[in-house]
Order: sequence, then structure tokens, then C-alpha cells
Amino acid sequence: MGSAILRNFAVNICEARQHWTMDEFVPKEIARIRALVGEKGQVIGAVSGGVDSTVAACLVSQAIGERFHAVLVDNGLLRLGEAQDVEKTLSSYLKINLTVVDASQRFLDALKGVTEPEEKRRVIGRNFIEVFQETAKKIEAAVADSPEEAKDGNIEWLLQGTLYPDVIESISYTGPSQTIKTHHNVGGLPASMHLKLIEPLNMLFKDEVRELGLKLGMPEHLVFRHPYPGPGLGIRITGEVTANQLEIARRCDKIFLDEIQAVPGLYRSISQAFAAVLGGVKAVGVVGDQRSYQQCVVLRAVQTKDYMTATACNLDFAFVNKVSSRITNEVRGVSRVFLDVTSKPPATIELE
Ligand SMILES: Nc1ncnc2c1ncn2[C@@H]1O[C@H](COP(=O)(O)OP(=O)(O)OP(=O)(O)O)[C@@H](O)[C@H]1O
Repeated sequence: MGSAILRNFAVNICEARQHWTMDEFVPKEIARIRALVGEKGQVIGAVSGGVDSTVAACLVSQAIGERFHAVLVDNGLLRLGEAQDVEKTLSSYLKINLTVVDASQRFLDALKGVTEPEEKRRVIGRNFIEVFQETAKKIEAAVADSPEEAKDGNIEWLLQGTLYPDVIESISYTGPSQTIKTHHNVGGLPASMHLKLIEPLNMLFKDEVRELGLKLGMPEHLVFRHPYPGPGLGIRITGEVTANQLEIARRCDKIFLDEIQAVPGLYRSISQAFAAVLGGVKAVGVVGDQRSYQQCVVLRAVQTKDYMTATACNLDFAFVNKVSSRITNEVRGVSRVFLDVTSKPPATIELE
């Protein structure tokens, strides 16, 4: 209804021409990136395997090929098999020049003893920046050593998957100046690395980014993937993050997501779903004829349009029961499974 009114106003009353199409956007944007970066310019970008950074990476890669360097940081907080899956899709399938850095032990060491949610985010963010900068230096050194003539430019550009809503949010109401939100600046990378920004998605909304992803040949499962937070499982385990808790979180999450995927249409009807570990909370259970005292896990599935507000999904009880049985039977160290039915607000989507 709302879009019909807007269309009528813009097209019928104001007689606006409808000449912007995704088919035209792709070649124009590729040409723009080529002209901007020049014949030898090198671009680097952090790619999480999420929709925004992957679509942006795909576009730049199609524009300048190997001169785009994607970096995936395996922070040890990714889901089961995720680093390998992202590597396979990006490198083998999408032919993106990708470096995967295994920094999982470094993040785990840095998170030792950290329990406060904001402090966890800071520790993860700081380490992410350090790892990214170290990797950028190594890539730059390798580029400089390369005998290929096309590879003798310095890395001067940073690719970011900023979308139009991020740009709108960052417009100052008090004056003409604009400040780009640090959200997509990955903790202030451009400022400290003196790189120029390329933001090819900054005029697009999320649904257009998805359409673009499909146009660029990205697989559907990636294009319609639920959002996954940068700090990953680090904020899906309350309290201290340990190797043991990570293992539990990974296995429970995999079971929940696999079961969701097995029900036709369910994954796409949910905006975000995950299993989280209630770190400090243990409960008594029975295993065989033995008493157990083990971890509690919570399942959360929400529906939202804009992620500013959200409601818990009305999951079928038999389905939830099946997930719960699989988790308690298959994942060592779990005695109970809870379902989080809280809306946002007052809760947030993630637990921390
Ligand atoms: N593990 C990671 N490795 C490399 N880059 C990452 C990683 N986690 C996050 N990033 C970078 O930080 C950006 C912001 O992360 P955030 O979790 O806010 O993602 P987002 O806004 O959902 O974007 P995306 O869909 O690309 O994940 C990502 O777009 C990506 O460039």
C-alpha cells in the first residue's frame, strides 16, 4: 500500500522516469571502479562471508580481478565449518582473491577472563584491527615482490560494504557536514591505515544488494543468509568465552540451523536464528541413570523488517522439541534447552 502511494506520487504525479535498473548498475559500477582505481591500483577489503561484504567483494573482483585482496579473519568465533565454507565459496566458486588468516588462538587468549559484554566486543574489535593491519602489510609486501607488471601498485584503497541506510543514519542534522558511521569502518580502519574508501553499495538498500548478489552469480544460500555479528559466538556465549563453550555453541547452532533448513520455507521466513550458551548457568539433568550437572543452551529465532524492533518467531512446538532432543542427545555438556521468546525491545536480538 505504502509503495503504491509512493509510486503514484513519483511516477504519475511527478512524472519521474524509471530508468534505474540493476542490469545497468552492474556494468556502470564496474566501469566506475576501474576508472577510480586506475590500471594498477590495489584494493583490500575485510570479507566476513556476510551478504554486504561478499557482494561488494564480488563487484570489485569482477572489476579489477587479482588486484582486489579479500581478507577473512578466522577469529575462532565463527560457526561450525564456516571459515572453510566461506573460503570455498569465495575462492573456488566466485574466484575472489582471498586470504584466510587463522587467528583463532590469538582471540581466545585475548578473551581469557573477559566477561563483560562491551569489553568482549572491544577486545574482539581491537584484535580484528591488529590482525587485519598485519595481513595488509604482508599482502602489500607480496604485491611489491611480485614479478607481474600489473601488480606493482601500492594498496591505496579499502573496500567497505556500507549500505544506503548506514549513510542516511550518518547524515548530520546540525549542519552540512557528513560523518560516515564507524559501523562499517570496521573499528576505524581507514583512519589508521590512510586508505581511500570504495563503497560501491552506498546507494543501495538491503533488498537491492541481494538482487545485485544474484546478478553477480552469488549462490542463493549466501545471498539470503541471516545476518551474523562480527564478534560472532563471542557474544552468543554469556560470560567468559572458553574453547569448551565454543564447541558447545557451535554444535548446538549447527543442529538448530540444520533443522530449520530442513523445513521448506522456514529459514527464509525467519530473520535471524541461533543457539546461545548461557555461560555461568548450569542445571541438573539425568544421563542414563547418572546425575549430571551441565550447561544450559537457549534457542532464539526472530522476525524483523529493520532489526530495530523484532518479535520472537512462533516456532512449532514439535519442531522445538525435536531440536531440543537432538541437542541434549548429541552435544556433550548440555543438560537443558530453553527457548527465548522475548521481543526487541526490551531485549536485543543477540544475548550480549
Ligand atoms: N571475521 C571477519 N573477517 C573479515 N572481515 C570481517 C569479519 N567480521 C566482520 N568483518 C568486516 O566487518 C564488517 C562489519 O561487520 P558486521 O558484523 O557489522 O557485518 P554486516 O554489517 O552484517 O556486513 P556483512 O554482511 O558483510 O557481514 C563486515 O562487512 C566485514 O567487512
